[in-house]
Amino acid sequence: MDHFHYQDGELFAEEVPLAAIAAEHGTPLYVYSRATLERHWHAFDRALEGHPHRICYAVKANGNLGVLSVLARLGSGFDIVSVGELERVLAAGGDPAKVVFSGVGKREEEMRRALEVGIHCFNVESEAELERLDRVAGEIGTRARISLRVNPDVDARTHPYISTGLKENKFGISMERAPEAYARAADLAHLEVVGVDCHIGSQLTDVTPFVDALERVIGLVDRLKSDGIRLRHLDMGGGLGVRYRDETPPEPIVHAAALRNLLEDRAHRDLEIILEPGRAIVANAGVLLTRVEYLKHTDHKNFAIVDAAMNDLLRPSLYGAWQAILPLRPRTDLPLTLYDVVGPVCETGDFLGKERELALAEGDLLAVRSAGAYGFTMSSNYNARPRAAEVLVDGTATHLVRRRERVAELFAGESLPPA
Ligand SMILES: Cc1ncc(COP(=O)(O)O)c(C=O)c1O
Ligand SMILES: N[C@@H](CCCC[NH3+])C(=O)O
Repeated sequence: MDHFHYQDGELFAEEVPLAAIAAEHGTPLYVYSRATLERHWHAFDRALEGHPHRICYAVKANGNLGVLSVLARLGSGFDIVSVGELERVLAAGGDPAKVVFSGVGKREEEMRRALEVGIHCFNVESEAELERLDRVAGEIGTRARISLRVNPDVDARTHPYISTGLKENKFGISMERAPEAYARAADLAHLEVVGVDCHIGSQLTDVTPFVDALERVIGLVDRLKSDGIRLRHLDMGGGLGVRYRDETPPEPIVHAAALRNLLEDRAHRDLEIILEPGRAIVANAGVLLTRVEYLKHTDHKNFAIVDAAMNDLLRPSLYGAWQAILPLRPRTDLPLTLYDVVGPVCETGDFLGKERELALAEGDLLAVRSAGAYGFTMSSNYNARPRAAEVLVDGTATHLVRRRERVAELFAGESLPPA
């Protein structure tokens, strides 16, 4: 069941008409469905039932405290890439013992905080990071659990900006250097080697690259075992794609089955599987609501100028991403017309969708679908635009989980230089 659906000529989120939410909270506005979030999280958890596993939701996809708290209450773990994300997880009631810390550029103070709260594991991305983490852990008299992020050099066949598992990408340690890096890690007094990690890219619509990567990672696990280094977990990262338009990504159950298939022999069945899904949990659990400010007809084009822009939702501008744009109340009194749906930002690249067939009048409300992932988290204050509010729908209830930013907050930390 899709929790965003039309009923009596209106688009609903669960049991609430989206137009009512827009009327109460204004636009642009992000709206999330709790039921969808929970369904998607359970789909991953159930897909790995019977094999030791942990779902560590990737906070970067959507770090709203309301969203994180829904997942924390399900018992989710979290994949973070900064101390800011760690503080969000803690503020939302997440368990630090279920946190994994990824990212190529961890600062010392970020390591320190993560060690203090006792995170589960650092996904270390370079030899230099190993040395630094060992030193920082030593300074505070503890040991850091680590896995090495390896770069299996497989083509994820996704947008080049979000492909991470190729030799030329900045992520991870090459397969060739990994055994040596593990040997070094095992020698360092303040590190405890517990796993291996790999994340090959995002919005993957086929299981083959995951399987290719896992085969290589298992080869490494076996090699390390013969070197006397036994791993407890294998983290395959995130990356499972979603349907934005006509993609047919595998369901979590199919993705998990392909991975389990390679891990259910005697040598590997005790190896805990960690997954770090972001997009597949939140993308289709959210929409961005926007209002039509003006309709502008030129000799070449029709523009629907709306109150959301690239600063609110960057994906169309940055990746040329296509996301569905739906009217909250489809009209039959006006002809369908091809519109470029654009925002007020002063950039030609500021669009939410191009050549969309819509019947529109000024003041109409639209929903950009699949906006729950990499929507708000990639938003900015460009053009001094305050960030949108966020609402979580739960059945018939709506909760404002972040109020709209106030204009004065945009320059609150600034000061005038002396005359
Ligand atoms: C290390 C890591 N884990 C997890 C994710 C989440 O990816 P996705 O949202 O595609 O599931 C990402 C982003 O691609 C990532 O870089
Ligand atoms: N920001 C990207 C995904 C990046 C994945 C981060 N590792 C998107 O919107 O599709």
